[in-house]
Amino acid sequence: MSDDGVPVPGNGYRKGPVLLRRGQVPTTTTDQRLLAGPSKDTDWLHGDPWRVMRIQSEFVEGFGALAEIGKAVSVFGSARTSPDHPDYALAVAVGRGLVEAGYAVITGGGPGIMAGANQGASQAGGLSVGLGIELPFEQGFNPWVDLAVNFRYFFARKTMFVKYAEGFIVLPGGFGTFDELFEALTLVQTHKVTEFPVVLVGSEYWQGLLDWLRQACIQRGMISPADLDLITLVDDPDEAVAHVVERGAQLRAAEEAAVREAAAAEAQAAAETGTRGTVRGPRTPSGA
Ligand SMILES: C/C(=C\CNc1ncnc2c1ncn2[C@@H]1O[C@H](COP(=O)(O)O)[C@@H](O)[C@H]1O)CO
Repeated sequence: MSDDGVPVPGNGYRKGPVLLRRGQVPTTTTDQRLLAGPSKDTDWLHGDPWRVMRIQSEFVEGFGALAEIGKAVSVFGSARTSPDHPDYALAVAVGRGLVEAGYAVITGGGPGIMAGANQGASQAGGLSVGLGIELPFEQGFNPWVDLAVNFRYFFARKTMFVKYAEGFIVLPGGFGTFDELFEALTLVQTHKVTEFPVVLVGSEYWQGLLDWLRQACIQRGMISPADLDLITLVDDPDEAVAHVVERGAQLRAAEEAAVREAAAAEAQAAAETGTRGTVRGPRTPSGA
């Protein structure tokens, strides 16, 4: 029990509405226990309440580091792509193109496609961000990351990819890439976030997935045909960037128009209610 209470001379010890007497009065204060030497019992370090504090601190640190990066796009793709693979060159071109279009580039900070996109961004003189993840095998950031934040928890890191990006560009990758792609699509599909552009780069790799989504998923009613419109497939890195810029602008304009319409409808409803109120609304107490 907390002992943040007040001794009441001759009348026990008060903690808010609680009055403690005799054996219930604590013998030490919170400060005494906090400042006492290290305890041998460290179970609390591994308990959920302490974990929650660590999770909270990941959000605080992440928000603090990224809040002022400006316009950004998240780029995803395989951690295993070697620098001599054509997909790596594609990633470099995407990173460079995004910077030239005025965006910072956010990746997972690891090797492969992530390194390619960071390389393109950094070499083009833009902001190259890496959101790393603590893994059982030591990894480190790729050398092209200029602003790095490391996360213990995948879910905190994934929040940052969405919160600080105006679009996702996804190059060929495996489970990690699929996870990032489908999380974005689910967030938009369920209207948990406002729609943002999601571009797949590399039809040779992604076309099979899109065919399966169309043939298996739509046909069996697992997704609707409109859900597929959330994804754009291109081969050219410049096209990927152009789509993020143009579709992003369209979506923002639509969002702003929707907000204006909602405000106008609300104002009109308020005006109509006011009018009705004077004509046949309930009488005020003074008029009763
Ligand atoms: C497996 C290897 C390295 C792992 N290192 C990673 N570092 C940072 N981010 C990673 C890493 N692995 C996966 N990710 C995230 O998932 C996506 C790539 O996953 P995939 O399964 O390789 O497609 C990527 O976008 C990251 O955000 C090998 O050296």
